[in-house]
Amino acid sequence: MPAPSSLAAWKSLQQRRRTHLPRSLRERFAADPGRAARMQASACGITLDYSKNLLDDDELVLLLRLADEADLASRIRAMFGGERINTTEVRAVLHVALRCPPGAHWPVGDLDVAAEVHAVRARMRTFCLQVRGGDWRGHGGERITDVVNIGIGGSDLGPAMVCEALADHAGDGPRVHFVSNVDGVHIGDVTRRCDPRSTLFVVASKTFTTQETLANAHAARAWLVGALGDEAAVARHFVAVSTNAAAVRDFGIDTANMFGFWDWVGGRFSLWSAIGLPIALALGPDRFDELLAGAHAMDEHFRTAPPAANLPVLMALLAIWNVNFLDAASQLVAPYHQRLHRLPAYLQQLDMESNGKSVRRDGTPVDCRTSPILWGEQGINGQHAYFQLVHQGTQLVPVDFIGVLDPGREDEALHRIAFANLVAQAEALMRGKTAAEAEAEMRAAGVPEERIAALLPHRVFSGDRPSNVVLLERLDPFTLGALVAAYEHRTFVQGVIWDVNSFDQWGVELGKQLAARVLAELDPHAAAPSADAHDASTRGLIERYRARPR
Ligand SMILES: O=P(O)(O)OC[C@H]1O[C@](O)(CO)[C@@H](O)[C@@H]1O
Repeated sequence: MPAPSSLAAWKSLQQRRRTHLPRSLRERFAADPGRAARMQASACGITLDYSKNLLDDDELVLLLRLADEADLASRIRAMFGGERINTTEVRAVLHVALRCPPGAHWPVGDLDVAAEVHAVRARMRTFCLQVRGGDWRGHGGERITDVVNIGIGGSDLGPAMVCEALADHAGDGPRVHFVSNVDGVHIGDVTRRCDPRSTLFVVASKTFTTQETLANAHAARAWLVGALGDEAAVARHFVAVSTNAAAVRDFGIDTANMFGFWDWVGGRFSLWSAIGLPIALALGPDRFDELLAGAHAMDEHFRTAPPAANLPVLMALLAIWNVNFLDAASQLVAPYHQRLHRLPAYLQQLDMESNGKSVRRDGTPVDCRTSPILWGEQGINGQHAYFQLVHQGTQLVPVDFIGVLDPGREDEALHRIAFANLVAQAEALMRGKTAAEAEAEMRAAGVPEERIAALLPHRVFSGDRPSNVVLLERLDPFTLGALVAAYEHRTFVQGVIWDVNSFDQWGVELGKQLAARVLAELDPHAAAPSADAHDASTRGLIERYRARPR
């Protein structure tokens, strides 16, 4: 595959950017009454309105051509067909197979991947029904009231985000807690709220070697055994989710209580696998199936819809336009729904661990910007914190506004306020405020004439700040599944255009290696690091910790 910037469509986009003096978005809307209706795509209960982006049909045609020149169609076929597209780890990338419907087959070589997926899903269903129905009980016979998922990264962010997003669908399931941080506070806060007699721990780790997860799992086991006074209690209070049966056994969890998955499921794409066990426990297996069905529906849309009407493809191409041609270094995600509060954190791993790369698949340096910095939180809070920069700062920050039409069980009047703010923010970013408008506004407000000129530059908004509006009909398992799958595919398409391997994460390894060494050196009873072991700053920090008052 040639470097992205050597593709003809890339060059045409650059050329267009240099030579074409675009009109303001206000003018474009005024001159083109069909713009809003045309610049929309819908699938699986989700509508993407991308009309407030700084592009016109001509750029869109070139972006679609770019996808074609990058051979997107065959790369999609390769992923769905189980080819080993994660070349550095020589693995297939088949999270899409995890959501295939009951009765489906997914042949990869001699194997029917779907059969394995469905076998694990059936075990998860039985277990969840046992726990939720009170048939799986604690060591002393108590019903399970609390589930604590211990995991980090992909073994935490997806299930935690989904459990929060769909909390209204939990029925009478157990309370589910998530522990990821290894600082002692996180596990301490959760165990203080739980009764060991009725608490079930899910130790979730693809590798079962992650330091933070194993340390927290050991702490949890010590807490449980200390309280119940019997090592045998572990059998009724600990289950594991992993690909590493040997390490699960070494930890002391019977592999009969382990739910497996496979090396072709990347951590950040794993919430659909047994890593979703806390979701199925919290919401029940039927709701988990609906989540998978929504993701599968989006997979089908992604696989079959023409690129110009393909929601994830459009989302990716718009991001490419903003990042590579308009020079946006970040992407703000602003969900206007409290329950989607953890979505930006989830998307951070999805996007930045996947595409935060600076070499192409063949190992040569990339010649363009890759993943932007994805950030954000619930939109209303963001408005009162960092939206100032988004409106008037010196950087272009494209926004994904995510809204939900149905207020669900909440007060419609309050829901309407939140929705009004979403609409208004997108409009304000697009329109801006001209000098004439700002002046008129100040006069109407009675600002003294002599102050108007001085205030004017502060009160003008440039506008032309791009955003997408991603509208969900409702926040239910199906639609959330579809939304998350759409973002997964967006990430994949961006990786295809940038020609990076979106499925490895070597960049997290160095810190892990150094942490193991530093941990040993922090022990005040161990020998101090030698003078040449670290740079002076690192050595100073280690010495400071060793010398701290105890
Ligand atoms: O599930 P595991 O193996 O504990 O890994 C947790 C996370 O750690 C990472 O490897 C990054 O450190 C992620 O990719 C992964 O989701």
